[in-house]
Amino acid sequence: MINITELVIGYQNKAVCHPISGQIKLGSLSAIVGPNGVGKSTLLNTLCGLIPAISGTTSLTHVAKKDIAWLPQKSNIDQDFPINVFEVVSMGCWPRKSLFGRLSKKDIQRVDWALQQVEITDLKKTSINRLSGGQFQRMLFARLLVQDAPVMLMDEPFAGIDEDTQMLILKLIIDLHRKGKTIVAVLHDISMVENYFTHIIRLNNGQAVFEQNNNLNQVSH
Ligand SMILES: Nc1ncnc2c1ncn2[C@@H]1O[C@H](COP(=O)(O)OP(=O)(O)OP(=O)(O)O)[C@@H](O)[C@H]1O
Repeated sequence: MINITELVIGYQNKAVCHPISGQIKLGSLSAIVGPNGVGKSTLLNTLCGLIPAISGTTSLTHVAKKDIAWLPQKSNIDQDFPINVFEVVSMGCWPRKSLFGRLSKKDIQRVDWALQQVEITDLKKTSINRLSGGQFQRMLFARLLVQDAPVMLMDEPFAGIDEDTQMLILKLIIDLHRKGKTIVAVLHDISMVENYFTHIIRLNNGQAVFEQNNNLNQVSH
């Protein structure tokens, strides 16, 4: 369980919305939705500890901080960094290894498996500055699969990608949920949220409302 109590999120002591209180159940598939600029990414980044809360708390029951993985927005990443796809995806092994620890045979197999899952095995040695937007997103998703953390926070995993990539990533997200992962994603596609997500955190007019999704389409789920 992630318990959020009177959490004030924002920057330089300036709140972006009213204090937030609610719970994210372990094993749930939750979407954070709301209009542009309302604070969705700020909430996600605060939950994973990337930016400090102004006040209030998030407490984790049965989860350690290291058990949280994060899928960033592509725009937050330096795409000119001289590194290839395999190297980025293998970073998913780092939380389980000591600094400068070499990749084991098992690690390499896991990276290869993840590249297969997102169907970019042929791009393994490609420099990241030569990837299309969709290929880049698939690579970031492969890194998340390698990391295999119990809690996964995703900032707009479907932004700027084509329908095939969307369907592939959605299918992988649903598989991860079925395997018991706790997933929280910032999303804009309301019909996708209503069809597949078990819980919805609505940010609007400076308020956050935590809901169970009663419209969940059980057939497609
Ligand atoms: N680094 C920052 N420093 C100061 N203010 C910021 C920073 N990042 C975002 N903001 C502001 O915080 C508010 C919330 O931004 P946030 O990115 O969380 O919104 P969002 O709901 O994710 O929006 P979108 O749907 O457009 O991605 C906005 O007013 C934004 O301008």
